[in-house]
Amino acid sequence: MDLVNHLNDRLLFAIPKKGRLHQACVDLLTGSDIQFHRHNRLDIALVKNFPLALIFLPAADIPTFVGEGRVDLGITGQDQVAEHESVAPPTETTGVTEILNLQFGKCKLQVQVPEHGEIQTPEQLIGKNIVTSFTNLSEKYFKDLEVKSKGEANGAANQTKIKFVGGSVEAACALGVADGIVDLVESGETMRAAGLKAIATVVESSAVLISSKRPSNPKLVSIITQRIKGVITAQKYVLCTYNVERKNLVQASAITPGKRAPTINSLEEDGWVAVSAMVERNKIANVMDELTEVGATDILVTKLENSRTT
Ligand SMILES: Nc1ncnc2c1ncn2[C@@H]1O[C@H](COP(=O)(O)OP(=O)(O)OP(=O)(O)O)[C@@H](O)[C@H]1O
Ligand SMILES: O=P(O)(O)OC[C@H]1O[C@H](OP(=O)(O)OP(=O)(O)O)[C@H](O)[C@@H]1O
Repeated sequence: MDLVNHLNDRLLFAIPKKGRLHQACVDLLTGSDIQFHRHNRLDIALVKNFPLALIFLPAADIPTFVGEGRVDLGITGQDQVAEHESVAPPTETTGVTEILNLQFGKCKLQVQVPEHGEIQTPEQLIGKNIVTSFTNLSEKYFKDLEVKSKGEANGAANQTKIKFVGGSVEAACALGVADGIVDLVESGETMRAAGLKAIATVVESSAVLISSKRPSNPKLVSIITQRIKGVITAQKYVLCTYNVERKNLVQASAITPGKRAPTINSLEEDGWVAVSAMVERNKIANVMDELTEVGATDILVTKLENSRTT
């Protein structure tokens, strides 16, 4: 099938084709019931149940395609958006709008140097060699540092040299190509394994849903956004239900205030109520401990499959 000729009248949605964000994006689409079949090695997939086509692109290129309005929606990292915007500042009609923080792909773009070397501060890297995949953000970061430390670091000789490499940035110091690097850090494992330490943060990042300034079908953008938001919320929260004596309800409700308010039902047993409330998944263990302390019993936690909340 000639897929390209099937793209007219479809909203185009860019998804990272590989790397750290790819699988999480595919899971998000599946959870949102956006049905597609990607043929082997094809970078375009038509969506069966919406006038939508998925375009699989490198995460780094997505802000360019969406920013120029060629593609309507995209998922990429805030780091990639910032890298793009530092050479192509948004205008009224170009650039991207961040619609939703997707709460995955969290990492920091950090300045790193050899752990046991002489360099302890980013200022000491002024005039030296930096290797990175984020050349625009790094240029800007070191230009700002150069301006701030003008007194000590003056003139072209002291201009920091920024070199691009596409991957395995962490090897650059050991190979003698760089005095420092600017690279992403999540757990810090890659950095530590390469004998490096972080001395400054350039930007913090998370995966985001972005749109062009004038998407071709704003109504569909809104539907897709709501669906994705439902999945993200369902992943962030669990449903906690428990029984508690009415006299302890005020304390228990303060522990589980819910998103709007907890739901409270009377029990057949006099003086007791059943409570259900959404609780942030990463807080649930503490919440259960606290509920037990105020006398709650039969505490059950249920995973949410999907949601529509405000
Ligand atoms: N270790 C990490 N933890 C969390 N998010 C990350 C991590 N590394 C990268 N990311 C996010 O994923 C985005 C894409 O990075 P990644 O290195 O996976 O891309 P890629 O270069 O397209 O893939 P590959 O590394 O396979 O060539 C980054 O811009 C960042 O937002
Ligand atoms: O702090 P950590 O949890 O170790 O993650 C950081 C590493 O993850 C990313 O690279 P990735 O493994 O995606 O491969 P790449 O170097 O080819 O981009 C990033 O560029 C770091 O190297």
